[in-house]
Amino acid sequence: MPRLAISPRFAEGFHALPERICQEALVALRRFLCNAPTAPYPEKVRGGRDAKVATLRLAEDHRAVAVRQGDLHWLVSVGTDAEAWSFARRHRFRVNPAIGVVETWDAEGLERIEPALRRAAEASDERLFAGFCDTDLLAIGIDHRLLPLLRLMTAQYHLTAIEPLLPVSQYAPLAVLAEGGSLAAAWRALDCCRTPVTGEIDPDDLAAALRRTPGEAAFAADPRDLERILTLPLWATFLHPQQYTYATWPRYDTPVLVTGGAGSGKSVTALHRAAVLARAGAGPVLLVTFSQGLAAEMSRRLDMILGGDDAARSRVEVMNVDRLAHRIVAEAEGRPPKVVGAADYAGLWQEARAGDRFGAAFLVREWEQVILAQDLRTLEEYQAAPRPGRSVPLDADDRELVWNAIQHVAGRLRDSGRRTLLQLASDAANLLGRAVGDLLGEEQPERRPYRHIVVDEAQDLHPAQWRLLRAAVPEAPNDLFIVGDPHQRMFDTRIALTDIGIPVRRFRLKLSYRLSHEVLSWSARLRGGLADGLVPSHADLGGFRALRHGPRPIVRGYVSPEAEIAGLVSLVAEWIDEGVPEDEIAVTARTPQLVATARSALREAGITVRVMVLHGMKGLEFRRVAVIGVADGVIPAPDALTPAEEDPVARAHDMQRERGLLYVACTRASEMLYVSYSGVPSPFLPL
Ligand SMILES: Nc1ncnc2c1ncn2[C@@H]1O[C@H](COP(=O)(O)OP(=O)(O)OP(=O)(O)O)[C@@H](O)[C@H]1O
Repeated sequence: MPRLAISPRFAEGFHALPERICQEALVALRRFLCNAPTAPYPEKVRGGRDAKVATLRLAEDHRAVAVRQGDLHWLVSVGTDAEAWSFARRHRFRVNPAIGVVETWDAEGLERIEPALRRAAEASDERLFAGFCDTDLLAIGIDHRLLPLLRLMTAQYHLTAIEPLLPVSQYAPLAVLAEGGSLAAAWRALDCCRTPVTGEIDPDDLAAALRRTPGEAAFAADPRDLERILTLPLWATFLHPQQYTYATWPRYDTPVLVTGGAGSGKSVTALHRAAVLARAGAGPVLLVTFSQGLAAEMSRRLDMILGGDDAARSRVEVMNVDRLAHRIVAEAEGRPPKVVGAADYAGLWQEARAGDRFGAAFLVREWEQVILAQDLRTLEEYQAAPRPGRSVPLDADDRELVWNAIQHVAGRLRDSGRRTLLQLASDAANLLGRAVGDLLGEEQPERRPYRHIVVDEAQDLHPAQWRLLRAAVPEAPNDLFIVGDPHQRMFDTRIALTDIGIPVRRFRLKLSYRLSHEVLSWSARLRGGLADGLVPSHADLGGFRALRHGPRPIVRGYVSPEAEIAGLVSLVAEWIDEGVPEDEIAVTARTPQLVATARSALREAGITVRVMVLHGMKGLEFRRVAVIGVADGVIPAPDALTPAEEDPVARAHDMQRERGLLYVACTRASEMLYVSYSGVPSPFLPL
């Protein structure tokens, strides 16, 4: 019986076929898989560069390109007859002898570039890879057929020019060497291309190599598998090597933190980790994300990954941490807790008095960032506690004054039977602690609500929420799998996990799958180089890169807010005329007023795209994004900034948070980013 493996390029091409052709092609593939008499048969490619390549006719004027070995057929592309024949002739396929993964080569493209490189070589004595002999290059898996071209290269841009023609497992180590890196560094670059799937490497064994390259091949054992692979979005089936490694690692002995820049596939990795743990069946899995909206989206995506495996799906709950806290408290107290509304909460702080020096904003921060963060319960504990991130020094008298003012608010809340969400998290953590007792050293996983917790968007969780998550899962292998990006922090939760008793092993995702190089490098300048949170030291964006190029972000200044809105409406209308669906376009602004103005102007023009405040953009993705009102006096929002004379450090943190908001909004755009302002541009804009 023939065996079928599907590549993501094939699946992507299949999604793009007209509906009628898709149906016909699916029937043909089913027949092929079942070896039916009317199944398509492999047709040899005349003039091709790889004898293993054949095509299969799937539908009228359409065919697949397959790489064959024995009964194994790896489908690598699909298209019209002309497209398929051209792809089949142009490419060759190989197993990398150093790391055993499959490689796709644009052999014709490389042949075409040779004369230009030869001319460059004649004009210069420099050689890009002069420092490395052939044996060195072959040892890191470089194909001997590439060596003559490499020997012609005189400058780094020659290598960059052929990047699209090379498999990443060739380009990545060569790029390191071209930048002056060592062979050891080139080997490290190869780590991004390999997975932990082991076994002896045999360059002639295509099936084993495909198993070692799960991002390039999914095996379809039967027609059901085939249909699943071809109908689901690519991320549900094909994981990139690093994602695959982190998501499927059988046993982590400590909690794990995976960081990565915007669009690096953290949520996809978290989803697959949850699925892997659920399939393993060691106990209930909780997948936590930031908001209820994101939880609903993650739940929908998990359904796709675990589709058909009802037992595994039933082991995973998806929710946000506030809902978890609410549920635990409600169950323990026998009724749903009351949460204080934002307006009432702000009113209570206005009542609180602690002399002239400490205003409402100062007191709220002191409560949330020092007292609730460390779960301080008495004045004595508060007197002795460190106050990380707080720059205004407090002596013992000040602390007593501040403590009493805060206790006034806490008392008012208690008397009215209401709590804040952070108090709820803190109470839930304490309830769980009590329920399991102080069983020091005694492991009773079954007494915790979950066996595994997977956390997405971790950068904004408060220490009280971390205590809750820690208490909800036993300290055991594979307990906490955390993904987040310190650069996308939107709230004041600047903690290092190690400091709150979650010592993590850290991994990094280094490629953005969402952003083009142009949007990524522009947005990185918005962000400033550094961010803190989750990890103790600063995490920079260095080494984080995009895989593809796209249009540069458009930044447009207008003379008035009215002109800016008119500009927005005509731009979005143009996008729609170009065929971009409305639900793949988002418009966003810092203030609710601007959002309302933009929404009604767009509605008047008959346009119903998503319009939301910057905060709402977290975790989402759109093809095209318009960020409006990026003007001085709007972003950073003046009323979100602590006055410098009151607390300069708090002000610097506020500024960083506002930058983070803009950065998050701009990095939602997978295809095109538009940024506008009227009057003076925001100081954050890299103009
Ligand atoms: N293995 C994959 N195959 C195909 N597409 C992928 C893969 N992994 C991620 N993507 C796509 O890349 C984009 C970003 O993925 P994801 O949302 O997981 O990134 P993220 O790091 O969580 O982003 P952010 O932190 O900016 O919200 C999405 O469009 C996702 O579908």
